[in-house]
Amino acid sequence: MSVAKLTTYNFRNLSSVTIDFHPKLNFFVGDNGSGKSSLLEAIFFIGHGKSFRTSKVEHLASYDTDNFVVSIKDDNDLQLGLSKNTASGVTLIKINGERHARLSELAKNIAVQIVTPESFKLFFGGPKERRRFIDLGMFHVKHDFSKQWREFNRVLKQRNACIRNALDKSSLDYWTKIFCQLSENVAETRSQYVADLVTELPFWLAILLPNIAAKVSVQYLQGWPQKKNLMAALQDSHEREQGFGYSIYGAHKFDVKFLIAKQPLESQLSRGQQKLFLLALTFAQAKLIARVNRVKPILLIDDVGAELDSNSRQALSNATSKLDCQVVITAIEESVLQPFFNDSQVINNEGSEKNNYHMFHVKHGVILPVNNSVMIE
Ligand SMILES: Nc1ncnc2c1ncn2[C@@H]1O[C@H](COP(=O)(O)OP(=O)(O)OP(=O)(O)O)[C@@H](O)[C@H]1O
Repeated sequence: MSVAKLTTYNFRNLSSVTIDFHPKLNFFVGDNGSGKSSLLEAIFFIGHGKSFRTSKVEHLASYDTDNFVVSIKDDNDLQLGLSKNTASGVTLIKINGERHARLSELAKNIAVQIVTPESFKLFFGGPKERRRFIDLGMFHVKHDFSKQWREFNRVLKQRNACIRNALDKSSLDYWTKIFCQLSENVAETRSQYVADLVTELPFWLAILLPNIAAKVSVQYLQGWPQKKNLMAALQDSHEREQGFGYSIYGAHKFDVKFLIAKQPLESQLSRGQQKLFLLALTFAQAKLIARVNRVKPILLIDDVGAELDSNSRQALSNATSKLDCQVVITAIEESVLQPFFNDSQVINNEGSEKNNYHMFHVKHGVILPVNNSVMIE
């Protein structure tokens, strides 16, 4: 799918807008504080039911309002809508006008990925960001994963309650046995997914970071000592677990390490290179999602000019043209988009050049199309 129209109402500083999207490339240009990230946040919100900037959903409603709406229509006229009343806490999820109870129903129809200037956290932050990144792909690529993961988390909670409440040994043994089995299943599915990602990655690194592509390696850490059986690891750490009050090993503790010449990536690459690496990783994931999923991913890139020089932006434009998905890019300065403009000129039937993208200016929350090919209602 690709977004054909996006409508927002009372969302952050955005005036109530309906925007017509290009199926491939869309650019939003505006000054600091104009509303570019808010627009990406609205698209992200439909795909994930949450923001990429705040865990407090009430922050998304425009000041002095307590109800906001985001809806999109895709290229097949499928309508996805999400509204939130922050006063009552009620969330309404609608697909083609019909109410649904689960956000995951929306996510089955749309796969949104985002790269922001803060996405560096993936490399130098704790494992939480990397887990989130990998599990986003897992959800879309391994269709039975959500069920497996829900079941795992249910058992994890039970096991943690046994540890916390120092329940009798037989209860803990019971839950530990199921926990180990589910951990091994989840770890197996994840390791297959990470292996697929690692296979796809070199193609994008060759475009975005050709000088380091050959030096990259990726390590998947399953969530307990690599060479140990989980049951044995848990038995050996029983006292430590009692001290912490939760399961210290298991599939929820997995991590992925990115290495350059066997050293941690964050100690080897500049910030610009880290951004390119992250883009390569995101493109690889988008490719995997597009391959198995009925929905094509939508890729959001916030502040494309940050950290990237003109050669890097040219490389990014090359990579984008090879990716079969919809891309939405924001920039503070129009000039940083030049490589994309150059690469997306097409010759129409009359033999003249035409822009194969849509471009918008964002000013004080108002979004206006730049050329006449885009309509705004
Ligand atoms: N709930 C809200 N209601 C109204 N306005 C808000 C709300 N939350 C944030 N804002 C304002 O919305 C404006 C747009 O913010 P946004 O982060 O989208 O800007 P941006 O164009 O991405 O800027 P930058 O280029 O600096 O990243 C900011 O001025 C911010 O103060």
